[in-house]
This record gives sequence, C-alpha cells and structure tokens, in this order.
Amino acid sequence: MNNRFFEALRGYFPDWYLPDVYWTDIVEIVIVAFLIYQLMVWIKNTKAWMLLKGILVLAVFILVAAILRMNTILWIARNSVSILAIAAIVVFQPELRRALEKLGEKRFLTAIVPLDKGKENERFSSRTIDSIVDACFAMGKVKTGALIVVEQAIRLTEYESTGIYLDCIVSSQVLINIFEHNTPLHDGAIIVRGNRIVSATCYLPLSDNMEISKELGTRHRAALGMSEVSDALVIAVSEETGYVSVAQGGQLVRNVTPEYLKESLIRIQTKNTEKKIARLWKGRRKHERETD
Ligand SMILES: Nc1ncnc2c1ncn2[C@@H]1O[C@H](COP(=O)(O)OP(=O)(O)OP(=O)(O)O)[C@@H](O)[C@H]1O
Repeated sequence: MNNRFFEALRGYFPDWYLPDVYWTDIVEIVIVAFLIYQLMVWIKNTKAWMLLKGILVLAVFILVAAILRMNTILWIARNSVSILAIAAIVVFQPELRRALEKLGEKRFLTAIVPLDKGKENERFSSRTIDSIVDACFAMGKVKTGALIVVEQAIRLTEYESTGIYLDCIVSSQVLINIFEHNTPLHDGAIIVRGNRIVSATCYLPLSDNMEISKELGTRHRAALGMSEVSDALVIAVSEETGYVSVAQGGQLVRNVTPEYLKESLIRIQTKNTEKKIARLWKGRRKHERETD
C-alpha cells in the first residue's frame, strides 16, 4: 500500500525526489521526536539549561577562533573536549540518575513487566493519609518543625540508613511524638514507606536551587533536594511560621491547605492494578450472570 501510494505520488510529480517511506520509518520518526522532546523538557527543567548556554558561548568562541585561525585556542579546545564531557557527566550525575530513574518509573514499563509487584502491597492506606494530614496541621498549629518523606517507586534505602531504623505504623500521635522538641528523634526527616515509618532523623540532600526563597532554611531546602533526586513527596512543617509545604518533582508549594495535602497524597497513593483488574473481572462476571 505504501509503495502504491508513493508510485501514485511519483506519477503526479515526476520531477520530485520521493524516498521510499515504510511504517518503520514513521515509527522511528515518532520515537526520535519523542526523545528530542523529552531531552528538551529535561534541559529546561534542570541545570542542563545553564550548561547548554555555556556550550553555546564556547561554540561561538571556538568558531571565532577557527575563523581567525587561532591555532593555540583550537588546539586547547580539541584536547579538552573529552575532559569537558567527563566533567559534565560528573556535574550532572544527580540529574542523569534522576532521568534514568524516571524512565524506570514510567507506568508503561510496569504495565508490561510487573517488576514492582511487591511495591503494590506497600501502598499506603487512607488512614495513613489522614494521619499524616492531621499530624502536619496539628504540628503547624503549635509550630513544631517536621520533615516527612513519603516514599514512592524509588527506594530511599541510602537516605534511610542515615537515620535511626524504626518500624511502626503511621499514626498522627506517633508523628507528633517523633517531632516533639528535645526528643531524640525530632531532628532530621522521617521516611514513610507504605503504612509504616521506616526511619527517623534521616539526613536528606540539600537543594542547590538558586530560585528558592532566601527566607527558607535548610529544612525546606532538604525537602526540595529530596524531591529533586527522587519521586518522593516531601512534607515540611515550618517551625517558624507553622506553614505546611509540599515538595515533589523539584517543585516546592508553600503554605498548603489540608485539602491540598490530602489530594497530593491521594494522587500518589499507588493504585492497585491487580485489585482494579479483579474488580473489573468480578463486575464482568456479575454482568454475565445477570444477562444469562
Ligand atoms: N539535610 C537535612 N536533612 C534532614 N533534615 C534537615 C536537613 N537540614 C535541616 N534539617 C532539619 O531542619 C532543621 C533546621 O531547620 P531550619 O530552621 O534551618 O530550616 P527552615 O527551612 O528555616 O525551617 P523552619 O521554617 O522550620 O525554621 C534541623 O533542625 C533539622 O531537623
């Protein structure tokens, strides 16, 4: 069909050069366009944008050097390309890691290869959501600082190990107790996995985002930093203002309402696909029985 189409087109435009296009070529174009788009989005959302601007300035400088035949500069440029490439990989290691992790996070991968089946069971309940929301706003009211990391698909083992190992069910009372001033566990962050608090006093990576408000200190910087290097949802309760803030995907939303926090938590509550399929299947069977 493809060939017939191009033959007909060639008949109409005999002088035109029309290459043979197969469906694989179209798929290839779509894949490449998608990859370029993702790369552009990645560049826009990370420090890579600054790098790109730097590369452009360097490229213009080298072009001018080439036009003016400045051989020493050209020799330096030629010999430092590989060093610069390695330096870029080192500097952008967190972003590159995040990009690869994001690739593994994609739902289509887990839909085809159910690698994360175990994680499905670790989804948190609505009771956990209510406990977190209640505790955060209760702590905010009395200006008790808190930092809560709600783990998602990416395991936070390396951060978990910086704190004190715990294994207890999430409840608002436990959360309030952990962050109570002058208690051994109040400093640092807690990590919530499923319905359990797995670690307290954890040290999180600090964001080096220059755009973050100067009035925010290290607690909020740590919340943002954690959200930049993982898919976790991080909640910070300010000791200074009592405001509850939410960081996710490198974005910090300050002074959120209980409804906003609850909705954010519901959104990340892992959907149990198995249950869904079972429910659909059950519904179908029921329907079949009724129509029998
Ligand atoms: N890297 C980190 N990882 C985990 N917790 C951290 C980290 N840095 C700071 N914190 C927590 O934040 C507390 C200090 O908060 P700081 O006052 O500097 O931040 P802030 O953003 O101004 O918050 P607040 O509004 O509550 O004062 C520390 O006592 C500690 O509990």
